Amino acid sequence: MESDSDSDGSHISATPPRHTKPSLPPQPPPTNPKRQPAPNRKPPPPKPKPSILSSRTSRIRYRPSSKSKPISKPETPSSEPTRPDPPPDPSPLLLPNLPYQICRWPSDPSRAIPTVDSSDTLLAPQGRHLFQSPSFSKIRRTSIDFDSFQDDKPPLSSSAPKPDPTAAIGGSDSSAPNRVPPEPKREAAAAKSGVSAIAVKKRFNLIGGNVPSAPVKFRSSGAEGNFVKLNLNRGKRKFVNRRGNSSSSGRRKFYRKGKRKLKAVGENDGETIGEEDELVADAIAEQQIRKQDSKRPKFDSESFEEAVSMARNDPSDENLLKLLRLTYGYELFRDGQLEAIKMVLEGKSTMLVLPTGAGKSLCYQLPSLILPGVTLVVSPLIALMIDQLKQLPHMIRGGLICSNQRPEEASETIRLLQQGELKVLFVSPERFLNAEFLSIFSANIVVSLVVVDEAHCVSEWSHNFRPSYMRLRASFLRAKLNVNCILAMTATATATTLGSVMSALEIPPTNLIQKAILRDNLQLSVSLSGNRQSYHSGIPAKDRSRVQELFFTNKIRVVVATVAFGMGLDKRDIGAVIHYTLPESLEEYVQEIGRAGRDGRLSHCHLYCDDITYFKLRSLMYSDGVDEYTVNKFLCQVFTSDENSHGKVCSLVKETASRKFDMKEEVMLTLLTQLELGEVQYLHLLPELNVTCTLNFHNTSPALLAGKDALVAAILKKSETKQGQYVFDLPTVANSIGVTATVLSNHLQILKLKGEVTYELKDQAYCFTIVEAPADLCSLSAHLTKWLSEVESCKVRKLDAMFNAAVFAVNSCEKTKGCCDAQHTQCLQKKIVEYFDGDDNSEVPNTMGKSRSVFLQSNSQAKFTPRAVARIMHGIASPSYPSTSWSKTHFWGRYTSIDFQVVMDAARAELVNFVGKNAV
Ligand SMILES: Nc1ncnc2c1ncn2[C@@H]1O[C@H](COP(=O)(O)OP(=O)(O)OP(=O)(O)O)[C@@H](O)[C@H]1O
Repeated sequence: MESDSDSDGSHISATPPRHTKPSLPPQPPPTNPKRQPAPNRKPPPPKPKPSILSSRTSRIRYRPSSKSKPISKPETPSSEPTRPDPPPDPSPLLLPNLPYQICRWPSDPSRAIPTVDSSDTLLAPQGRHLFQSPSFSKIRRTSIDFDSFQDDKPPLSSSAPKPDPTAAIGGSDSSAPNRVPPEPKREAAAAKSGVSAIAVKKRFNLIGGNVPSAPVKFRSSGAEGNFVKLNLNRGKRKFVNRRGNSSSSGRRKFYRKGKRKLKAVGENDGETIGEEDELVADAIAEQQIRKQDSKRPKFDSESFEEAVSMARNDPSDENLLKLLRLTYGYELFRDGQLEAIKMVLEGKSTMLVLPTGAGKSLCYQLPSLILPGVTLVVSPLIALMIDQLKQLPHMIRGGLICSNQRPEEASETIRLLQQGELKVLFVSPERFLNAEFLSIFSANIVVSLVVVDEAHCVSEWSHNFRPSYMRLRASFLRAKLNVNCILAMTATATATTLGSVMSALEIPPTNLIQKAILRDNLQLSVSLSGNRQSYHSGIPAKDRSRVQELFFTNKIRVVVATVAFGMGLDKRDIGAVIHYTLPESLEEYVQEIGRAGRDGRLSHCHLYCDDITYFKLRSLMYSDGVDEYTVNKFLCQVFTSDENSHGKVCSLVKETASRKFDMKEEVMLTLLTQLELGEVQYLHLLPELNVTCTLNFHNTSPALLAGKDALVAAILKKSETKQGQYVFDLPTVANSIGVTATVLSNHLQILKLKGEVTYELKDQAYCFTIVEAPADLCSLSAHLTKWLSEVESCKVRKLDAMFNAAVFAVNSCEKTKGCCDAQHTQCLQKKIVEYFDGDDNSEVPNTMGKSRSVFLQSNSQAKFTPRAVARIMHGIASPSYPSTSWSKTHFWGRYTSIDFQVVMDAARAELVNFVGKNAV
């Protein structure tokens, strides 16, 4: 049996016992009888928990610089009286100021984890941990007064914390173990099986590890829940059945057959199935497995159905609680959950702001059982969707539709949807571009609820704005899906962000449920970076899954990872998050430390902060910036294309346009989305396409085939011939004969199947039709540039606020009220609460150099704009000035500590001067 004892703790130092915060309510006895100490035996000491070291080093290359000035002297390491002596280790890697040490990876190479890729690196094996129930007593923020709520910028003020309406049913501060004890056998078996999950996200607690997991009660009788089985170690992977043992061969065969089939389809098409494709395929395979499982008796379905129907007829606290217990095995709702569920059941659009790990997902899952039709969940990442799908209790049948799916997989999901078999459907926001996808909902399918997960992405003032989320407006959702109720969920939104999200989704101020920003079991500390562990990249992607599996099954204790690893991670027993570098905003900091202590135990969150990283990050904040002149050129191309007459498809090849306008692809997409969804609808975006087609004829001669086939005739007319191949632009040909690009590519596919042609498509392009050409391109350019520059400044202010909070803790905190040494829980909590309640548009002081004595040297060889010069001086690559060539010059990154705007102004002056001299 694989167990935690497999890990060899001799190579690592022991983490001291994790102290439960004294302020927490007394912890109940352990829920798992196996873990209870025998009456006359000494209880075993608490076991260490794993940690994450979060780093941004894959995104930022450090350039050793002598210019770096320390902010202040490093703090002396704090000592914890209760810390036990670590076992002897010859080579500890010291992290100053931490109450524990992290030691080197074992010297025995057989124990070493295979190399890890640039985004996720890891160290060290792992011991066991104890499970304790979560504490969700929180650091409250004051609520927003929306009395004078305006459409785009709500005036903000603070008011007293809200009373907790769920207290009666046990929602508030539910630190008690509000769940039915898991079956000890299954739990042990789950630990044994150790199947774990995917690269990015979360809720791995359902599959493996010795952490008790969600649907406990019913899974004993045969259900597997909706979790995805991931092919982590390819053919060698164990499959876990409902008892947590390796699966019977029948099920495994079924699963593998499914995978092989999917792969074969991919290979036939000459495509390579990437990592995410496989994950989607896994999710689909799992859906098929679940379908088989659903025929077996699983649990007392009669009582369950009865509970659903009672809750449907009378959604009282009592009936909902009963349904919670039957569905999840949890004893009580957590703070905010019942309130949100009741709002949704009443059909009220709701904004739900709960801290990380507070259980937001349950607030749509439970209603989905009660509401008719389907609940549509919009999620920003495929990995998150897959994770959420697998987290669903088995009695809630879910599906997902995303771009990586094979058409037949998507068709199967749509079939289930149309037959009313799916209760929850996960989709990405990009799906809403697709008219075919939207058409599914026009007939017979009732969408009762749309859930906007990570809803802060809707707002351009958030730390994580996604242009595709802009489409998620109440008016759009109402029109396309005929849905009235929207549940928006986030853990990290400032008052300004909340205002704009609620405005876009038309959620009235009274429907805001906002409980806390932070859990109070996170102990926050900060220090200046000393000598840190080096960190190497270049680890193959295929080993990432392995790393995660080992982490989730507690075979390793520490993962050094970029933010990609931590995002949405739901491993309950993570004991520490160490920020190796500065997060880009307090929202990100809160999100990332939210991975720790999800079991309610005291957890440590340490932040290393240094000014070099700050300068580098600050420079990067300007990498999306554009000038009015460039926006104008871009708009000219969009609106003066040959195809811009009504209804014709226009395209913009991403790579070419990006280089031409020196504009990132995301920025072009943001502009196009704004042109569609801004005050005036100028265009209508279509799904992206590969637009350049290279065609070879095989059986019949081109001329002969053209005689029989009008589409071929049109292709020949619009093609260039290059070495016997016909090269044409797909939208141009489609427009010339008045068909859609999809019709044309389907036709080519048919000719291919008949053996008449083979073809290749390349050049991914944004596609759109023009709705209305702007009367005044110049003022539109000015308007869009101003908007983009405000968004950029907002991001910079967020970074400044993050840095200032850290620097305040290190330099200015008076170390009263609980702060001492590097521990700054109190002052950081205060700063965070103030920040989230504040206005994102207010000025944040910064320490950037404002010196005007920036030395610039004109170069007659290249055509520069002031922004291009400033980017080079700040070491920021752009499509036209890539780092491969420009980082070799001594200008590269030379003025990172001088404010970007100052460098840009100096560049402008110098360029004007240069042009003047040349003119003379
Ligand atoms: N009422 C409850 N009692 C006990 N556990 C719960 C309850 N509700 C949710 N949980 C558990 O809490 C964990 C976190 O839930 P979930 O992933 O929904 O959090 P979240 O709020 O979405 O967090 P994040 O914002 O970090 O993604 C899950 O493992 C879930 O099973």
